[in-house]
Amino acid sequence: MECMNAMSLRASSPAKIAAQGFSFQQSLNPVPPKSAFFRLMPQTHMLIHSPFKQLSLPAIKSQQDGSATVSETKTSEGDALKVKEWEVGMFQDEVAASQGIKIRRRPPTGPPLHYVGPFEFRLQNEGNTPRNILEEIVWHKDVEVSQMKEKKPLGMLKKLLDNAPPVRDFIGALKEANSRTGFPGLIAEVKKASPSRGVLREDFDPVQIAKAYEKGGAACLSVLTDEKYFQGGFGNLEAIRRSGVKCPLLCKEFVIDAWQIYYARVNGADAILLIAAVLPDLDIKYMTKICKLLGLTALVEVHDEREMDRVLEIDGIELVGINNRDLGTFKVDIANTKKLLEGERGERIRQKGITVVGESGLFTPADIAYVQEAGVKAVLVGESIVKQNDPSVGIAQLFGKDISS
Ligand SMILES: O=C(O)c1ccccc1NCC(=O)[C@H](O)[C@H](O)COP(=O)(O)O
Repeated sequence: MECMNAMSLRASSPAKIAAQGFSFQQSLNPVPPKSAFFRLMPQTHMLIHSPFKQLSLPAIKSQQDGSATVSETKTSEGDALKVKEWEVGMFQDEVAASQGIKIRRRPPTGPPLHYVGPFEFRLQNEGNTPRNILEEIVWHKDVEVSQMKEKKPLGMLKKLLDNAPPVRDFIGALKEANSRTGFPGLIAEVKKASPSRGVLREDFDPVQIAKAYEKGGAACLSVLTDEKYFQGGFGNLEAIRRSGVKCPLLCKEFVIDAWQIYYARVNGADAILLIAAVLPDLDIKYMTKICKLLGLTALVEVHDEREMDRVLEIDGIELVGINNRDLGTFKVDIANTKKLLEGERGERIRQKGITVVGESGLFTPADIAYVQEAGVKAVLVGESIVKQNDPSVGIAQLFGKDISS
């Protein structure tokens, strides 16, 4: 059964984007131009005026007799800019922390030096040690994306947009499947491995798995593109897209920079994941706008009430994923979906017309029925079907019946 309705194309042509009230040129340049004195901090999207000015930094010198003296020294302009960037980095972390985001976007500037008389020591487990896997992934992503941007600057990606395949309607495919089968639309995940479960499938052919998912009735696919922690890759996304699979594709990536959205689009994605545990509100707002301009669907993922409440305050969000897996501790509890859809919160979600996806830890028809009863219209499933010899059979087992027709 082909993924139906995926062929209703979303705006990706200039004319259609113009109809949404944006100029196509604007869509390619949603960010202010960079200049020597301005830095656009991708994470905060605030223009940081970094005037070059002399900054005096205290220098601590330990003396022979063990005492320490502080002397004022003049710093170079470069150092002044580094200090300013460091301060901005602090600002980013403060903004994130004020929104309940626990992870830090990049390692602090090294473990603090501690002077005690003539001795100097570094506190263990401070500074540059990630506190959980999500923080480790994001720190790694920060370096990885910087290197990728060097190789393929944004200007180059924008030129490639014209040759990108047309975008397909991700939410439309989920809704069509839901009304056709009476079950939540399935986002089937092409995932070889994960930090919590290790290697899930040794004989991993992403195109074969994608085709089996489509045959089994998946409405959309989620394709892991992170290499280091999930053994995925953008080559998988591109190969699945080129293989003729019709299901709309979610680029399952840890997005920390708007550049990644363009890169996902150029590689054939129809949707992109934005994680509230990683991105402050302003980032989510800005990146959701970029998705709209590129015709992509943004799947905004939450794990707890605070993240859900933050996302409900952001206009323009149409698709929210509730992850039953705590990405910090790996604990999985499908009751999390029910908890976040109850009471006023659930009512508000319905009033806003948001489509909800239940994610992680779904293995049986009872699990599907449970989250469906809680109010989801779609589910995102990886482990329980990717491990099956024939993933299309795995889908029928998961739903308790053949959902492919
Ligand atoms: O799965 C992990 O170990 C993991 C660790 C850190 C960040 C994300 C992680 N998983 C991504 C997902 O949320 C799952 O791949 C997806 O929801 C499917 O879950 P499942 O059906 O339980 O494989």
